[in-house]
Amino acid sequence: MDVEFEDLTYRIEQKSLYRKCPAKTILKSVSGRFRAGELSAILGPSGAGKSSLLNVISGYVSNEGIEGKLKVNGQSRDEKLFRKMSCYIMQEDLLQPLLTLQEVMLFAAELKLPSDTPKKDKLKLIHEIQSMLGLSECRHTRTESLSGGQKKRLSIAVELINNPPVLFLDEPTSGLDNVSTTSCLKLLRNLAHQGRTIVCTIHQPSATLFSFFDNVYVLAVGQCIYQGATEQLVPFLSSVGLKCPTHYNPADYVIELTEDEENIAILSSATNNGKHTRFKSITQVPGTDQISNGNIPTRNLDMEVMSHNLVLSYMGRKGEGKGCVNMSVSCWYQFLTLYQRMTLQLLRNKIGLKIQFYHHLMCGLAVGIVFMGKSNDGTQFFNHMKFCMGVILFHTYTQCMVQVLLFPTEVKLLKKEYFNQWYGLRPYFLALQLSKAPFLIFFSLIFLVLVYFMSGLPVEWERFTLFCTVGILVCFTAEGMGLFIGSIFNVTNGSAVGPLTIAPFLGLAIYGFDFARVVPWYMRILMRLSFLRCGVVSLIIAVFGLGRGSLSCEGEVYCHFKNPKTLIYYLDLEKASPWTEVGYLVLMLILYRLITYVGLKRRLAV
Ligand SMILES: Nc1ncnc2c1ncn2[C@@H]1O[C@H](COP(=O)(O)OP(=O)(O)OP(=O)(O)O)[C@@H](O)[C@H]1O
Repeated sequence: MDVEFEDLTYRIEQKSLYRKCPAKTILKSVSGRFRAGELSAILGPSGAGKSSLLNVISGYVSNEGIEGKLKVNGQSRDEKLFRKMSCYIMQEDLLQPLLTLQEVMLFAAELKLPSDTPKKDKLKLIHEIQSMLGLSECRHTRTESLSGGQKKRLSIAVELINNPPVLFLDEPTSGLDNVSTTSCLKLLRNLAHQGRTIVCTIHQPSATLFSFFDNVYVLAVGQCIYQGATEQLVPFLSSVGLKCPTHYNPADYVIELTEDEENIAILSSATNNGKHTRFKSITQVPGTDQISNGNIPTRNLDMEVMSHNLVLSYMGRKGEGKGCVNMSVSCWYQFLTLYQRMTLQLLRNKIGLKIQFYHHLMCGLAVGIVFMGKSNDGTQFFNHMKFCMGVILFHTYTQCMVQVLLFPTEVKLLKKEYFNQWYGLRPYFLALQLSKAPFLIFFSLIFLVLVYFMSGLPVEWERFTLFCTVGILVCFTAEGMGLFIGSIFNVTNGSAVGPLTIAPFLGLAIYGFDFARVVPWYMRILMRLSFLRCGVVSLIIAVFGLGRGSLSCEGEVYCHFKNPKTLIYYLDLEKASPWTEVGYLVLMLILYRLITYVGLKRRLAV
């Protein structure tokens, strides 16, 4: 498949709080063509617009700032179809760190190949890709332990499973040493020569590495200053009077030329900003004649199985996975696979699990010791309030901050896999919620059971159930809030936004406890917005409501809160139903997840 673009302009709106900024033009009416069967490089100085061009032509960025025509084999392209036939491999190797290479590939095969493909075929395909990419020896190594080069090859390997005819790679050699860079480029060239269109951005390659590319597209300040065969670059430069010194790296030379604006003007006009295609390679890349006619390659690929999958994947299997992006696998199958992958990842995170276990255990013991036997003391009104507040606050901070710190990385992986059509957002989101749930309930119960019994609350089934239900629901709501913050902000900003967001909810939760019966109506409405308030109120009812008997008031002449009903009346909660508060918590739990889902959907659409 030939990927073409004509008069492509890309502008970015620059936002400023103080003044209106003019839009920045990053790509200036550039044209070009990347052919099937060729390894193409997008080259240029830093800030020239290489990544922007790659993002636009791959469809990774698609917004109103883009003008111009994007074509495939000379015809306007259908974005949805093109997404199915191409993949984008990012600079950062985003992989599940705790899974082995084989597991990562197997899950990718489950998601990308039709669900009725026999397991042995999937394994055979994986094995062949591993052999081709030199990954067989480390197939049982966890991805976190792979070398930089192996990670890069694995990033390519997982995308090759459904054999896309077009691959875009953003700086595939960044962070690799010379040997790994050479082997990575050799691999890409071999893959391209099997009939694929491979386009990558690259930073100042050495002369040897530069010669690996069949085709080069040079950008400077958003303009095309050369596009054509790599070996034609030097003759082209000579033809406009810019002779590359002998024994000088042509890639270095052309980048040095961009330091002078006059040179950029000369070169850009000589190539007609990418429209000229006369600098073709003298040597025909093997196996590309069939492709240039617009056919998807089949026979000239190395692997029979891969061409088989190509047909299965791209011919489409109507009805499966509707609304879930991937047509090869149903929503349900995507959910099951993702659920398994997420659960395995969670179980493998032994250190994370141990930290969570000891965190809940130690905090439960600490709170239990502080409030040891105090829940039965009628003289300690403020201690009762602190106890209920402490339980809710512990859950809120723990669950919210865990997500704020972990979810941004998860979102990056989601963006990559979603863009490459591995799965839809719905199955992903459902699997995300359900895979974490058992762990969250288990850890929360460790804390709740400890503080319930250590504080001396009556051993009554209904009271205990309400106490634990409220604690767990607050956990889920706080987790939802953390997911929402983590889906919008990176870790640094999220760590500040998280506690800042909890603070007003905390204020509303404790507001008016000492003048509960005269709280103004507008404050009552505001207090309803705080899920912490719902949690505290339900806990107070769980502790002192439900027909609780008299509290002990040893040694006191006057004991105002001997009868727990007095405390409930003092807090103006005599009409409050614990199950209504639980209902509010459930509502907020759903609301946070809904806004996270909508936020993610918007983020993925960019
Ligand atoms: N969101 C944005 N807002 C404002 N300017 C942007 C934005 N994204 C990119 N740019 C600008 O667009 C220009 C091209 O950026 P791009 O990342 O495409 O360059 P590049 O050639 O890939 O650079 P490098 O090799 O350093 O990665 C740069 O000047 C960059 O500052």
